[in-house]
Amino acid sequence: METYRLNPLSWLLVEGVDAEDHSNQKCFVLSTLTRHSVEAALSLAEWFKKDLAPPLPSPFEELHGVPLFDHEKTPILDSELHNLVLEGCAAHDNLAIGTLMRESQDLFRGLQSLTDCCGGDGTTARAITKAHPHIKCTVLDLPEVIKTAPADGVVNYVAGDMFKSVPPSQAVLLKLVLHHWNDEDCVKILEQCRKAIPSKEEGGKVIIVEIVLGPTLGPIMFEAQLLLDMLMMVNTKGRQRDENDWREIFMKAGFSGYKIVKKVGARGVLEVYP
Ligand SMILES: C[S@+](CC[C@H](N)C(=O)[O-])C[C@H]1O[C@@H](n2cnc3c(N)ncnc32)[C@H](O)[C@@H]1O
Repeated sequence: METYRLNPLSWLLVEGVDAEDHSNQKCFVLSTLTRHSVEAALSLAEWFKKDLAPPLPSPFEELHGVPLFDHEKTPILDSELHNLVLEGCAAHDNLAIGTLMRESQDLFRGLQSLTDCCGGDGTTARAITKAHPHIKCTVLDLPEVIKTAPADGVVNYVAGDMFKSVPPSQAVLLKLVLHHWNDEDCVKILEQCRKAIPSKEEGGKVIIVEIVLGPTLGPIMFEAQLLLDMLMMVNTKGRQRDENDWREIFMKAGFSGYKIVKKVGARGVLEVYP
């Protein structure tokens, strides 16, 4: 399959990773920058000119007739693309988790339970359990994904739909999830997360790992963030967000406050409180 590569430096900066994560990044780059995505990017000018009815399809969906992450429709478009997307998602789940665990120990301290919402094959949840064995981790993902997840006896896997409910836990993790969705959907997802956690006094929180757009990290990093903004806009209905965008979504979903805990590469780690 024909693939296209971004400047590798941008990706290293975006993920803020070390050597252990490089192969995973390559895989994710391959999965998101296939011929289909590049064609969608090239069709962007036409997409802007069209008077499309809401809900607006992404340029990828408008051009190819299917969303990028669709377990039923994408294999019909191109099974090789779908397998690459699945492989890329698994690798994506691995992205920078080593760095995150090393740099953000406080994030998980004192937690009794955590749900990794859209946790795929459980790579992130297993890394958290390994570093903090007392945390009872649950992974929520779609049934098609959960049925292939490893029965490791360490992580509890739940098949479901985050728009309908999220398994209850002291904390919910949303790592690299919300950038795939528009603001309205993000509010719906966060409302379900809020229902799943206890009060702030009882340690309830949602942990979000996402880009917080802004030039403060320097021009190269900002460029890398904007590059990922383009990637999301072309491939999905999502986008990258600055702090004001995040605050607005959190408040609409009924949260009382938030804190930007850390920057990991171009990404931020946020805690959001009920
Ligand atoms: C690219 S995100 C993976 C994010 C992952 N947490 C990471 O760190 O890379 C895609 C995941 O979201 C899952 N997903 C999509 N829609 C979902 C839904 N409505 N409910 C639960 N999981 C969903 C997909 O099956 C897929 O595993």
